[in-house]
Amino acid sequence: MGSLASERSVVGLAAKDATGVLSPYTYTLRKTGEEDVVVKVLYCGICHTDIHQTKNHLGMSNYPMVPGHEVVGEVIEVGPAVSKFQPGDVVGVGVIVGCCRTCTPCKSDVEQYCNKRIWSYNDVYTDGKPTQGGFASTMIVDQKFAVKIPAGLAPEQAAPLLCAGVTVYSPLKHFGLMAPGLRGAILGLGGVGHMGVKIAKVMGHHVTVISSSDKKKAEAMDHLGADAYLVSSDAAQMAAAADSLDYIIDTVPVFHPLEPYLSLLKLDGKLILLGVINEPLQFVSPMVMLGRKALTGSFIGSMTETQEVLEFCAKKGLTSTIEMVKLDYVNQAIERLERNDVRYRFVVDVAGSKFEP
Ligand SMILES: NC(=O)C1=CN([C@@H]2O[C@H](COP(=O)(O)OP(=O)(O)OC[C@H]3O[C@@H](n4cnc5c(N)ncnc54)[C@H](OP(=O)(O)O)[C@@H]3O)[C@@H](O)[C@H]2O)C=CC1
Ligand SMILES: O=C/C=C/c1ccc(O)c(O)c1
Ligand SMILES: [Zn+2]
Ligand SMILES: [Zn+2]
Repeated sequence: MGSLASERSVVGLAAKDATGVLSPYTYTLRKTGEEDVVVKVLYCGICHTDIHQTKNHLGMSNYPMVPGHEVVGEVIEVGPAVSKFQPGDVVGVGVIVGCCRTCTPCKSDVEQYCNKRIWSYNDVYTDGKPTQGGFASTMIVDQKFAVKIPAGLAPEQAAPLLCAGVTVYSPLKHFGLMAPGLRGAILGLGGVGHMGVKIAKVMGHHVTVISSSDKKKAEAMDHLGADAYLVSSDAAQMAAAADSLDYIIDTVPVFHPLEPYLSLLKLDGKLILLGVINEPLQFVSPMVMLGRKALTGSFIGSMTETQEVLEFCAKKGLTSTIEMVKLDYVNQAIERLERNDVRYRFVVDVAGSKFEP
């Protein structure tokens, strides 16, 4: 049962300006509503989107901002109308925490595409309070936007599945790209990309990693099980792979030319953009016409797909590859992520850390 008594004071790590440096910040959470679960944060992954948001890459950031949207925690209290969870459950919270529930995307179980979606941070909740994310002791979330972490998954391993994992799973499912034998590529071997390799391999695909350097080659092939590796600047390697792929999942977070990648697609191949890029991208139209190629994008996944990818990974014995750090390392971790120096996702041990500068 929920105590409807008072707002809770919590401490988190917030960016105070576009330097993106995180420092302690105390704020209040709303009272536990009828359908709310109160979550003690255990672990939170660091996604490149956290950098885009804290450093105001999209020009829409509000401060103070507590980032973090790959949140695994323990339910410590539930509102009176909560049916999905009880105290003690281990749950996950991702990128969105609200939607209108009446529009076509909401009614079609793809609420991530609701134009009234509420982001888990850098947004305003229905009560008028700013939303704040998972680099904090506690979050309060409507039960619709929490998922159960299956018993077979370690909670810290599950954190990256809540954004990175579902972000690759959703387009593979939606675009009919789950059949064994497909030939796919993952462009950009970071947090999202490494989950792409793992999930596509488990689906039985022939997986090529396309990377900006050869530094990750041995690991991609040996640890992640990729079948091939291309360095994007190697014109001979790229030419040899022309017309060979059913899809490319593009996770690069900065401007890059698209034509070299469109050339790699077969007839009806798909280039699926996942990276958040704040500059226009370009290609000439024959690059897609001659081969009926599709250029599309995809945004996280629905709550149903989020639960599904967790169960899929638990069933297949698939985990993320993480570097676990304490909260006092979070600013260094963010710097390293920005420098492309992480194998492959930082996960912060929030409950095992102190909120000190
Ligand atoms: N569409 C969606 O719903 C979602 C989108 N995103 C977005 O996807 C993108 C990737 O996120 P994430 O995987 O967390 O990011 P990472 O930083 O972990 O990975 C990005 C990878 O892109 C490659 N890369 C190429 N150029 C650069 C560059 N200049 N700086 C950094 N990386 C570069 C690197 O791979 P390599 O070394 O192999 O070249 C790097 O590992 C981000 O823009 C993020 O906001 C994230 C989650 C959900
Ligand atoms: O990491 C998850 C969020 C991805 C995202 C995609 C698109 C966009 O405009 C964002 O601000 C975030
Ligand atoms: Zn993310
Ligand atoms: Zn809606």
